[in-house]
Formats: sequence, C-alpha cells, structure tokens
Amino acid sequence: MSSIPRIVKESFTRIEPVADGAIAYFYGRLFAENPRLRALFPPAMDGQRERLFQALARVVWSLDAPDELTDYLERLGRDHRKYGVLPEHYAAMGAALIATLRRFGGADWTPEAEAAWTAAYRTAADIMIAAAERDAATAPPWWVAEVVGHRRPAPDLAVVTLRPDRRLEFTAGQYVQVQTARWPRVWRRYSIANAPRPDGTLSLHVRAVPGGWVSGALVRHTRVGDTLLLGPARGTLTLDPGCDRDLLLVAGGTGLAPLKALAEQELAWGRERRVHLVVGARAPLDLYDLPDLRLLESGHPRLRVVPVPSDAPPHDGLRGPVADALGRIRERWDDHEIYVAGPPGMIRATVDALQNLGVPLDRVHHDLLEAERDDARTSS
Ligand SMILES: NC(=O)C1=CN([C@@H]2O[C@H](COP(=O)(O)OP(=O)(O)OC[C@H]3O[C@@H](n4cnc5c(N)ncnc54)[C@H](O)[C@@H]3O)[C@@H](O)[C@H]2O)C=CC1
Repeated sequence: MSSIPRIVKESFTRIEPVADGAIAYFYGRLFAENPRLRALFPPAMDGQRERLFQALARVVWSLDAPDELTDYLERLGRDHRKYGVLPEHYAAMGAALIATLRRFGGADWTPEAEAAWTAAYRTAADIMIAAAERDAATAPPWWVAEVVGHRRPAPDLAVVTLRPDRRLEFTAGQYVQVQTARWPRVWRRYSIANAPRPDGTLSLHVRAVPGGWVSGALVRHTRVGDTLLLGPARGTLTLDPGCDRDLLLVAGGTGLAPLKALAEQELAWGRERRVHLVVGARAPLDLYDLPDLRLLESGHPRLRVVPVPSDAPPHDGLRGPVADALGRIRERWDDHEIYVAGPPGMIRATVDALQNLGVPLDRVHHDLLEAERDDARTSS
C-alpha cells in the first residue's frame, strides 16, 4: 500500500498548529507570483483562508478513504467553476502550496515528504479538473437570475423570487450560492424555499444579519429587475421518495425555507403521508410567511401548520422554544421522518428534545454542521 497518506498526514500535523501563518503565507506567495489570480478571490480574504484550510484538512484526513475523497474532490472541482478557476490555475496553487509546506514544515520537511505531497496534490487536482470538465458539458458555471419578486414582510427580512436565465435543476430542500453586484466574488448560501416550479422560478428567504454583506444587499438594496448570480444547487436535506412515514418539519426563523420546499414537494407528490410543519420564530412578526403557509394548508388537508413564537407574550396558541412545543403538539413522534432547519442552537435543542421523546436519531435530518459554518461567519 502506498505510504503517501501516512507521510502527508504526519507532515500535516506539523502545519496545523501554525495554520494561520501558513495560509497567510500561501496566499501572499500565490498572489505575488500570479497577480492575475487575485481577481478570482473576494476583496476580504478572512472566510476564504478558513475555507481553504478546512478543505485541505478534509482532503488530508480522507486520504485513506479513496471513494469518499473522490466524491469530495469532484464536488469541489465542480463548485470551483463558478469562481472562474481554470485547469492552468491548479499548477500555480500547487507550487504555492508546496512552497508553504517547505517553509512551515520545519525539520520534518524531507524530500520524501515533498514527493508525497506533490504526488497527492497532482492526483487531487486531476480529479477536480476532470470533474469540472465533465460538469461543463451539461451545466453553466453560474446562472444569471433576474429578480422578479421582492417582498419585505419585516424590516430585516425579504422573500426574493428569481428567474434564472436558463433552467436551474434542483431537488426540494437544496440551496444555491448567491452573488450580488454590490459584493463581487462574495458568495453566500441560501436555501431554495420552494419545490421545483413549472416556470423555473425560485424563492429565497433572507434575513439581513448585522454586518451581513450579501444578506444586507439582498434585503435592502435589491429591487425587481436587478440581476444576481447563482451557483448550482447543492445539499442533501432532501426527501427520500421511498419513505412513507408521516413527516415532521421543524423550522426556526428563515430555516423555514428548505422545509417549506419539502412540504410543497411532498404535497405535490400527492401521497397519503401527513405533514406537520412547526414554524418557530422569535416574535409573531417573524412568522413572515404565515399567510402563504395558511393558503397552502387550506388546499391540503394532509398539511398542518403550527406557528410557535418563542418570545411572544401569552396568547391562545403555542409559544416558547420550538423544541419544547413538540411534546405538546403530539405525544409521540417516533413514527415520523423528521427534518429540522434553523439556527444551530435551535437545531441542537430540537434534536435533543426529539431524542428525549424516544425518536431514533437516524430519523432526524438536519444540516447542523453547515448551519454552524454559516453562523460562524461574521458577514453573510
Ligand atoms: N438548512 C438549514 O438548516 C438552514 C438554516 N438556516 C439558518 O437559520 C437561522 C435563521 O435565523 P433567524 O431567522 O435569524 O432565526 P432566529 O434567531 O429569529 O430564531 C428562530 C427560532 O429559533 C430559536 N432559537 C434561536 N437561537 C436558539 C438557540 N440558541 N437555542 C434554541 N432555540 C433558538 C428562536 O427562539 C426562534 O424560535 C440562520 O442561522 C440560518 O443560517 C437558514 C436556512 C436553512
């Protein structure tokens, strides 16, 4: 068996403690030697540095799991198309990476380590390039989408409806990356809030978070007729068409978006499954989509929508943390397939509550890791 994984992992453990300096050096060197590449990256590099290191760590630690690694690299290669990355850029990245490792690898950086990293990088780059080329045969690197609807149900919220210039295929529950003209090369993820529609439009639920570049631009500075760029649809928070258990969908704030899409999809399939959509929000004003949800409910007896404002004064409905409300809506959920989306704390509290109610964890689907990653960013 090849010794490359072992050598690469061992030398990577020397780099991890000095990751910040190493990544800063890597980009400094890359841009000094290839000034034109700077234009592919956003003006502020903070999140970028973190993402690069996370991707590198994931590749290094999966070297012993070739199938998983190939899947990941192929996805990475396809996703890099929207940044304008070309095959020739990989050699420049590889040279800067090896130069960085040589500098930060200390006394353990040997010719053997350099040979192992060079071989591993070349293999990874070849997989990414090949996946990007295959993808280019069927899909554009990005879609230009016109804003055809922009509703502000609350000062910091917008429901934005977009019409891509060509059909953007997606499965209910997936997300797209969005770039606004105001913040070139800055991409942010938003869940698509609808099941695929015949006219190809898609809606996003956006809350302007404090200091949020893209979210602020989408809520406050975007009008009907503007255009945005969209990346391809991604994500695994999707329904299993073979599963016939009733559905419980638990949303917190704009985490409603993917769950509304799942509810629409399930209802469009027209099966017997019943759907509970529990919508957590801080205040009644934050139940921004309730009129639409009530309309959907009125046309589908199998759907029940339960709004749960957490910080609202007493009223005649349910209130309090959405996790606490579940046991009051129904005693048992262990016969349901369950999807949860919202802020990381809400996802964690909901999963704990479901576990206490006896629900097996393999029935509970969520994007906690990705929600944490989004939340950790100072600007969204
Ligand atoms: N696939 C997913 O999981 C998606 C997740 N999101 C995430 O959902 C969040 C939505 O943000 P907002 O609308 O501002 O939500 P928010 O801050 O207004 O909270 C929504 C609900 O979650 C509860 N909550 C918030 N923090 C909590 C905590 N630490 N523990 C327990 N409950 C908590 C609130 O009481 C409220 O009921 C964002 O973090 C966004 O990234 C958005 C779309 C998709």
